[in-house]
Parts: sequence; C-alpha cells; structure tokens
Amino acid sequence: MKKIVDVAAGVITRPDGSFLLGQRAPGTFYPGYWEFPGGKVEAGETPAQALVRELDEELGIRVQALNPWLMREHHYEHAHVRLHFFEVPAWSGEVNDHVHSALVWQHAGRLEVGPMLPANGPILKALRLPRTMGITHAGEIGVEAQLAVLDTALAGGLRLVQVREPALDAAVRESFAIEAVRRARAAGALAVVNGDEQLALRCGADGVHLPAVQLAALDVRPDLPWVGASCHTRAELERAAALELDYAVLGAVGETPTHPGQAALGWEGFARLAAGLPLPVFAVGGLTAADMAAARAAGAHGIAAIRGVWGAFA
Ligand SMILES: Nc1nc2c([nH]c(=O)n2[C@@H]2O[C@H](COP(=O)(O)OP(=O)(O)OP(=O)(O)O)[C@@H](O)[C@H]2O)c(=O)[nH]1
Repeated sequence: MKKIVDVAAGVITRPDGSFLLGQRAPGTFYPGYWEFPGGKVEAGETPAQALVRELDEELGIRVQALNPWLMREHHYEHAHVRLHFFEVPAWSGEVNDHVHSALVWQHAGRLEVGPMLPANGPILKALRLPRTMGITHAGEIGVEAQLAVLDTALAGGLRLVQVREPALDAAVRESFAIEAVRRARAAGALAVVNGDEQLALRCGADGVHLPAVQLAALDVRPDLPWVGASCHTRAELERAAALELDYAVLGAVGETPTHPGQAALGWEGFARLAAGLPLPVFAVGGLTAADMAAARAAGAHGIAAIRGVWGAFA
C-alpha cells in the first residue's frame, strides 16, 4: 500500500471564465503534462493553507478568496494522491511562475494544451458544467409561458437546463421536452431530462437527471454524456460519486414550496454534506441568483432553481 499524499490544487479563475494551467517541468513526474498550480500539503497545514502557501511560492500571488470545490483520489505509480481542488476567484499580485515550464490561461471545453495529468480529466469535465441550472416548471406556469421564459433566459446566457415536469401528462411532457431541449441545444446550452432516460434519448438531450429514488435503484451509470442526481443525504451523494455521475444537486438549502415541510439544510448543513466529494454539487431549495456567492463559499459548484434563477437571465 502506497501512502496517501494530500495535494492542494487551485482553479485560479479570471472574470472571463478562463483558468490557469501550468506545465510540469523536466525532472519531475510526468514532465510536460499540464496541471492546476498547487502542491503537497505539509504536516500541520490544512489543504486551504497549503494552497495559499503554494500559490505564493509557485506564482508569487496572494490568495484573496478561495472556495472548496472537489476532492479526487488517484493512484499513480509513484504515489496515491488525494487532490483537494479549490477555486480561487480573487488574488493579488502579478502571476510570475517559479516552477513550471510554461503557464497558460484556458477555457473549459476548448483546451489548447495537453496532455493533462491523468487525474485531471474529470476536473476538466466538471469545469464545463455551467454554474446555474434552470429547472422547468411548465406544469405550474403553462407550456407556452415556460418556453417564453426559457427563450429569454437562454438569450440572457443561461447554459444549463433541467426539464422536470412530473405534473404534465405523458404526451404533453414529451412534446414540451422535445421543444425545450431543441431550444436549449440551439442556444449552446446543456439540457438534461428529469427521471426518464428514454425520453432524454428521444429528445436528443445531453443527459438525464435522476431523482433520488432512481439513484437508489441503479447499479450502473446510464449511458449518456451527462448524468446527475438529486440528493438529500450523504449516502445519496456517495452513491452518485460511486456511480461516477457528473454532478449532484443537494437540498433543500432553504425553504421551498416544492418540498413543503422538509427541514432546510442551511449553508452549514450543505457545506458539511457536500465536503470532500469527487463530483460537483449544486445547491437547491429556495435559492436565487443572489445566493451564488454563499453557495460557492459553502463548496457548491453553483445553484439550481425552479423559480429563482430564470429571472436573473431576463
Ligand atoms: N499541483 C497539482 N498536482 C497534481 C494535479 N493533478 C495531479 O494528479 N497532481 C499530482 O499531485 C502531486 C503534486 O505534488 P507536487 O506538485 O507537490 O509534487 P511533485 O510531483 O512536483 O514532486 P515534489 O514536490 O516532490 O518535487 C503530483 O503527484 C501530481 O502528479 C494538479 O492538477 N495540480
């Protein structure tokens, strides 16, 4: 058994969404491969403290804000690493590299450099996942009204849509899903369909979103490019991770009419349940776009909402 080495790595992000990668220098393991800046956690340090130190030593920058994001383990020939990924949206000082052969700013989904360190594939996929998920509720506001709201939000930049229509009858749900997915994809957004893998396939969606009961019943990941699940407990989150799903949605953070009477997690409860998972976790439950900063500080990838996000893209 190789010893576990804790490593802290930073997704240092500029306002245009680009993030910094460094190329490993000759004479290290995997020379020439690209990585997120960071390094080993030393005795007595938390991963967050290690990252602040490493980014100062490696890049000469001082971290001003840091959000926990994902944790992934990987077995290399030389070590078993546990990578603690943080997002670093704010720092001071000029980036001045001291250890890498090269540095580049890159955008998720259109990487111009390679290869990446083997552990980092899922990290890059997670970075392609937009931060705000709009969940449809045509069953409540009507099909035409929902399609109009969808069009406005897509025009305003919404890039992740979950079609969730438990109240519509099957034929109306089918035609609504086909139309919503078509419009989302035409705008370059990802579209997932709640609870029905076959419907997701029929309407050409990017993936399926599993309600918790379906997650509990599954043994293998559905064969679609994007698969996520609704979770309410640590056990459900761990199941989503074990099935190698692409994301989870955890709630309810606040009070929501969708689940009346359900005790709200609050941000502390959310942070505790979502900590140390290998997949991105959206916060859900009575949230609006104004909750994004609190969500990310609590370790969320972003927020999902039925009512609270559509208007933010109007
Ligand atoms: N910094 C960083 N390390 C990563 C990433 N992905 C990944 O698998 N790792 C692994 O985590 C470890 C990073 O530790 P490090 O950078 O301090 O260590 P190193 O290999 O340069 O060795 P050394 O510090 O002993 O000279 C390496 O085994 C590296 O392969 C990543 O994105 N960033």
